[in-house]
Amino acid sequence: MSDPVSSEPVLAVDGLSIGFQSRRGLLPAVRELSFSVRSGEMLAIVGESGCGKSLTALALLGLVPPPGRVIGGTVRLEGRDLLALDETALRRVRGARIAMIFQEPMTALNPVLTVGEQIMEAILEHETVSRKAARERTLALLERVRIPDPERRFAEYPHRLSGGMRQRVMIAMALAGAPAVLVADEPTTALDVTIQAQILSLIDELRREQGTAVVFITHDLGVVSRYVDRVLVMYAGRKVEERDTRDLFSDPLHPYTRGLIAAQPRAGAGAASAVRERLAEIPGTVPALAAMPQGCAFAPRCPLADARCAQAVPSPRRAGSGLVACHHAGETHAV
Ligand SMILES: Nc1ncnc2c1ncn2[C@@H]1O[C@H](COP(=O)(O)OP(=O)(O)OP(=O)(O)O)[C@@H](O)[C@H]1O
Repeated sequence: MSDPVSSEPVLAVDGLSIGFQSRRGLLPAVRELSFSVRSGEMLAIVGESGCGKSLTALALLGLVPPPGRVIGGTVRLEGRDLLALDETALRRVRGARIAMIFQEPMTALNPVLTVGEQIMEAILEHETVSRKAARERTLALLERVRIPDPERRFAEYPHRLSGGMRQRVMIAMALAGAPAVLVADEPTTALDVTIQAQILSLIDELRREQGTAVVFITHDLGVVSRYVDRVLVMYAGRKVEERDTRDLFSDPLHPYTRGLIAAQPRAGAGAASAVRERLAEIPGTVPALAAMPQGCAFAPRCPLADARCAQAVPSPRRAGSGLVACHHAGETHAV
């Protein structure tokens, strides 16, 4: 939004809706979601568990698992709508132009292949190069993601590596095709704080050096605040706020965003952080898909909710560097 040089987004999501067919009809899990990311930009999608972040991430690669399905919208990657591609065409794009890393690398890594073999496979899938060249590229990638002693690690099986090292291997695999967009779904959640920071700075470095656009999915706003350019806050399947990171933290407009920020453990709080988090927790829980309130989905948990909130879903409106969807957006400072 602030960089006029690369104004063309590499990834543009427009009106994305995802639902689950149930006996009671179609239950919408993601509704009318729109956002875009430019080369070299890092966008965080944040929200509590069940807000639709993972489904959104999967939809970006055409991987929404049944019984879920995309019921509307477009996902344009470098101008092409991925949702309109058939499975063969999609497979060609995945890995090559858009790649994903997950919270648990073991779900993506093959336990019976060595680390080196699987990165090589990823390279050979997207390019016609000799095995020797692929091997060299693999070693370079291992080095690129700061895996010490790449020659030795090449021959190692994934289960022999620590969580942080596995995550680096998955990033190396994701980078094998030099994708334009990297989708990272909670990639540091299972790691300890020091390793989390290392993985985040690695991703940050890669996007700066290679211009990769990054969509970072997380429930932990604090973890990403140092790295991301923009934050999209999701609640119950909808975007409730999207702002430049600095503005979001200095002047959050949606009561839900304010709640998420208040729930963040402070940097360096150490063992006390868990206690603080509990103290500042937003009361209540994300509504189940089958029990969505009629108006603003956050209303039952919101200190500002009134009759209007209970009746009508607030439409997103412009607010400084972004958007907010709240009937009381101008008044939230009182929260
Ligand atoms: N197979 C399914 N059948 C019905 N509902 C589902 C299914 N999978 C997910 N959902 C619902 O879709 C909604 C969004 O789920 P999603 O996993 O995207 O949320 P999330 O914000 O990523 O949460 P988490 O951080 O726990 O992954 C949730 O309400 C979830 O219960």
